[in-house]
Amino acid sequence: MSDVTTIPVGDDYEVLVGHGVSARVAEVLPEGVARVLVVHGAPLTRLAEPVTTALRDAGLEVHVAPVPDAEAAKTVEVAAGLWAVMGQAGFTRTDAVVAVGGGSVTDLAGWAAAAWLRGVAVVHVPTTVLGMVDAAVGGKTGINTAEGKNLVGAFHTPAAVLCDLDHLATLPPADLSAGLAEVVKGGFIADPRILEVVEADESSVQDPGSTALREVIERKIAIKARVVAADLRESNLREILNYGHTLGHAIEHHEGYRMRHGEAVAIGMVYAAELAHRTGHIDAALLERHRYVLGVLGLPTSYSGASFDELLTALRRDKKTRGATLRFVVLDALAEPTRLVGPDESLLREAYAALA
Ligand SMILES: NC(=O)c1ccc[n+]([C@@H]2O[C@H](COP(=O)([O-])OP(=O)(O)OC[C@H]3O[C@@H](n4cnc5c(N)ncnc54)[C@H](O)[C@@H]3O)[C@@H](O)[C@H]2O)c1
Ligand SMILES: O=C(O)C(=O)C[C@@H](O)[C@H](O)[C@H](O)COP(=O)(O)O
Ligand SMILES: [Zn+2]
Repeated sequence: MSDVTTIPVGDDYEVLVGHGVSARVAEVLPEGVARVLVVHGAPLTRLAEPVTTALRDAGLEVHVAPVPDAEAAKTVEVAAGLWAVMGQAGFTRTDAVVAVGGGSVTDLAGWAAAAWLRGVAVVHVPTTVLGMVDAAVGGKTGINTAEGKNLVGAFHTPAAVLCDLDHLATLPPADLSAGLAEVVKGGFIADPRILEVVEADESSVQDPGSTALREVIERKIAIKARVVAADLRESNLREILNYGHTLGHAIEHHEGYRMRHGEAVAIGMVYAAELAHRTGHIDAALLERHRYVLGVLGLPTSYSGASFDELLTALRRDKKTRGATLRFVVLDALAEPTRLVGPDESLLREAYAALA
């Protein structure tokens, strides 16, 4: 194994990025762990097996739990199934969970670990771009309820995150692009170099083996690491990572989670840019740059699948809402995020109409 990038998240843990890094799973577990539950997306057995083998070779007692694919994993019933396995195997506070999969799996397994005995260690082995640059880093874990996205969860910091670039070879192109939506989010809120890499060659950044993809993955992880190290519990700064998510989550909920998270966030970022433009925060060129950069990656930049009224209840359930006041992350300029607090409903409707 060569050429591994290590990105520290404060003093708490490290994110390792490189080819073959998932083989290091046993060495990044906290000392004293005896039993491990490997949670993986049901279609990802081939990626989970080497992780399981590495843990068994290190002398650990390994239990394996395949979970339903994608967003279907993020339910209380699936979490309860994991607690049943841990209970029957006698998992104690010094045992651990290892998640192998996309953001759906790391969110679920992270929450199962956060709640079991009020918190056991979790190591994330994200297998999607989105998992690597966003979901596995920063300790937000959770599941959906009938009322909305990620409404139940906990902040539970992982012991380590292993981003094995070999895993990206089998990732379907549409899932890779959906992950790039969260990468591009990093470009708009903090690091314009990410946008330049995409604009220079949008094909190369979508090639799972390219140096361009690796560069933007590492840049986005670095942003997330810096932000969550400063504000783990989202008291202020961390909200910038929610750019595009107020409308994005409402759309996902309306679509019954059949739309990819990154795709919904892409639409949500265009909406946030429309709001910012209409309130004099950003110029037309920066609004258009959103449509351009997301569009060249094959991501949606328009939406007409719901009336504004159909989305309003879900919009109000956004976690940034305070009382009856909706709050949006918007840009003042490139890489200068701010908040739009309590915008008029007429403005919200006009900006939504511009997405059609
Ligand atoms: N906790 C956080 O901070 C955070 C951040 C961003 C997103 N999320 C959450 O992450 C979830 C989305 O994650 P995602 O985009 O990774 O989607 P996902 O986990 O649903 O995976 C998408 C698809 O890719 C497949 N897949 C995964 N890895 C693969 C591989 N290497 N090869 C082949 N197929 C593979 C999966 O089986 C699935 O069908 C959402 O629930 C979102 O809310 C959480
Ligand atoms: O890490 C964060 O903070 C984020 O907001 C990152 C988002 O990309 C991610 O989708 C997160 O799960 C959304 O959190 P939520 O609190 O709005 O559910
Ligand atoms: Zn997200």
